[in-house]
Amino acid sequence: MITTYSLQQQLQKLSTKHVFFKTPTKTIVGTACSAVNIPACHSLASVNERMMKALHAADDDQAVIVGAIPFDITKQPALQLASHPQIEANEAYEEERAAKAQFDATRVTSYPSRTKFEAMVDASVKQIKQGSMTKVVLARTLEIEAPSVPHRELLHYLATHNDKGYTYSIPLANNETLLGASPELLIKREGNRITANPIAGSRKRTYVEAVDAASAAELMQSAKDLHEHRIVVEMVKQALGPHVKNLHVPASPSILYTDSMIHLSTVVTAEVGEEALSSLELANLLHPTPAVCGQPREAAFSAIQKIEPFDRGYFAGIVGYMDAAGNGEWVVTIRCGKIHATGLTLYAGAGIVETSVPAEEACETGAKFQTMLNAMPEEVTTKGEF
Ligand SMILES: C=C(O[C@H]1C=CC=C(C(=O)O)[C@@H]1O)C(=O)O
Repeated sequence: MITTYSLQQQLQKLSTKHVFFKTPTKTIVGTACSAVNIPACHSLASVNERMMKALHAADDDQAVIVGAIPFDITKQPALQLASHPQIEANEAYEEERAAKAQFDATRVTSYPSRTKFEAMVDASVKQIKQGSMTKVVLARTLEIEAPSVPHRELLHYLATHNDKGYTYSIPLANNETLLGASPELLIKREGNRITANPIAGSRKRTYVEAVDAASAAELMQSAKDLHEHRIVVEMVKQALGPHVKNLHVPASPSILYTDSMIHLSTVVTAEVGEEALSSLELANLLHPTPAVCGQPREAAFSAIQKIEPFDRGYFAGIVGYMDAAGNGEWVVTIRCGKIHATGLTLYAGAGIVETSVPAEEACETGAKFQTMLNAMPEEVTTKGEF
């Protein structure tokens, strides 16, 4: 007999100081954890080395390191060593879906504004046409001003409404918290098995069956979205290829439904090669993929640094866990927000290619905010134009 827990009861023990990471199959609740002080390094390879040292030094062979690594990997990671972590198979949880979190928001502002974002897309399309890159992912934020943000209630909603995705809550410096529900698995290593699930190409999910079926069919035929998707899959294939065995990449994508979006998705599988790379070393081969940066990576990265008027921080980075054997899961840090002293900042990006239409890309980022907004009172969306 499986003992069932209420996720809500588990969450009651959790504060913004603790790590939480829920995959489609298991949940890590790190209520006994300590910060692993890994400074900003030049590469994920050195973060991996330091993490392995900390894991081997831990007096617990079940210990895992859980946390987030920024988009710009030269910046400070936010990692916690969870010793004796509570790791439950999701069957152990009751299925009940949580109600929306209740709180008052005073103002909601898009930064950059929608108009500015469209101008950024327009400028990037011109740059792509000139040939310096084929794709760049541009993002905007939604600043939600609120006197207090109910972290646990938001997390409970996200964890119970995104059961095919990855829900996370990671403490950051300055009493800030990263919170989100990502659909995109960057890399998973479990023993010899490796899985990656690149996602790119999107439509808004409406929950009107005929409309969603038409959007899914349109996505599967859309030259623009298939191109955007192929750029990511090809990069993943090229990066993993020399380091793994039995790499399998389906010839065409499938459709993935999240709570608020419909995506083109490809599940890539492989086996650990001679080098037996850890999950973070495998992530190092991939991050940042063209699902959050662009192609070629360097040109896209520098275009993003120049054109986006805010610091991405942990958004578009990676979030996950790893154990001392190198097994672990790292997901792309999207569909997320950062809780801070004056409210919550949400982040959303969209892949821009030669045929992108600025207004459509602005709508797409608006739809992607919805994963987080769904967890909030309806009134929040009436507090500003976005
Ligand atoms: C950058 C984001 O999504 C990425 C992942 C899936 C689909 C995407 C797209 O269709 O543009 C993006 O590449 C985001 O949600 O902020």
